[in-house]
Amino acid sequence: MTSTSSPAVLSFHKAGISPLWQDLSLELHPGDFLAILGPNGVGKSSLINAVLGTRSLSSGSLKLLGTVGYIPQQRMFPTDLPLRARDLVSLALAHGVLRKRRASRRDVDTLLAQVGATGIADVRVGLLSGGQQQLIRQAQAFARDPDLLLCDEPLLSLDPGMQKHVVDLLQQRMAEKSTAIMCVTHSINPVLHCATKVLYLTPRGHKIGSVDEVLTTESLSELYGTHVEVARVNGRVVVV
Ligand SMILES: Nc1ncnc2c1ncn2[C@@H]1O[C@H](COP(=O)(O)OP(=O)(O)OP(=O)(O)O)[C@@H](O)[C@H]1O
Repeated sequence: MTSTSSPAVLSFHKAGISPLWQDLSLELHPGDFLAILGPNGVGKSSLINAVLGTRSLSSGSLKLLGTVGYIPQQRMFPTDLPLRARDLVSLALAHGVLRKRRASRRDVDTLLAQVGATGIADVRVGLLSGGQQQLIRQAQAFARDPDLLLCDEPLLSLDPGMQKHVVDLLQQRMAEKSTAIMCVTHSINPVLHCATKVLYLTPRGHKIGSVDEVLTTESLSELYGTHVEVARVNGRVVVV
C-alpha cells in the first residue's frame, strides 16, 4: 500500500539527462510502483542509472533516502562461472556486513525459497535457463531488504507464467515491506494491477500520473504528436 504520508524514498526535481529527457519532477513513496514506459533509446535505463549513480544528471537533482536493490536488464551469466545459485545469494546477503562476513545457510535458503528457487540452489548459475537466472537476480536484489527496488526490464524473455511469478514477488514486497519499485518495461499489462504511477517517456516529452491518466488516446497522441489510439480490451491496455 502506498504511503504518501511517509517521506519520499526517491525524488527528482527538474532533473534531466541531455539530450534524452529534462524537467522531470516526481516522488516515489514507500509502496509505490512506478512503471517506466517509452520507445527504445528514449532513456529509461539511463533514468535507473542516474539513481544508481552510474550516469550523471545534466540538470536538476535527485534525492534518495534508504537502500537500493537492483535487478539489471537480463544478461546471461557466463556458462563457466564457478558459482552456484546459493553462492551468489550468500554473497549478496553478506555484502556490507562487516562483522558477519558469511550469510547463514538458513537465510540463504529462506531467500531462495521466497523466489521459488529452492530446487536450483546447488546448480551453477551459468547452467540455469534465462528465467531461472532472473529468479536468482531477484533474490540477490531482495537480499538487503531494499527500500527502493530498481528493475530494468525484469520480464524480458520470460514466459507468461514466469512473468506472473516475478510480478507477484514484486507485489508481495510492496505489500509486506512497503518497498518502492521503479520498473522499466515495454509492456504495461503484466504490471497493470500493481502500477500506482506511470512515467511515459518520449523524445518529445514525458507524462507522469496514474495508468488511467497517462495511458489514454489524448495523452499518448500529444506525446507522439500524431494520433495514437489507446483501448481497453478485457482489462488490458492496447495501443494501436
Ligand atoms: N553512460 C552513457 N553515456 C552516454 N550515453 C549513454 C550512456 N548509456 C547509454 N547512453 C545512450 O543513451 C541513450 C538512451 O539509452 P537507454 O539505454 O537509457 O535507453 P532505453 O530507453 O532504456 O532503451 P531500450 O528500451 O532500447 O533499452 C542511448 O542512445 C544510449 O546509447
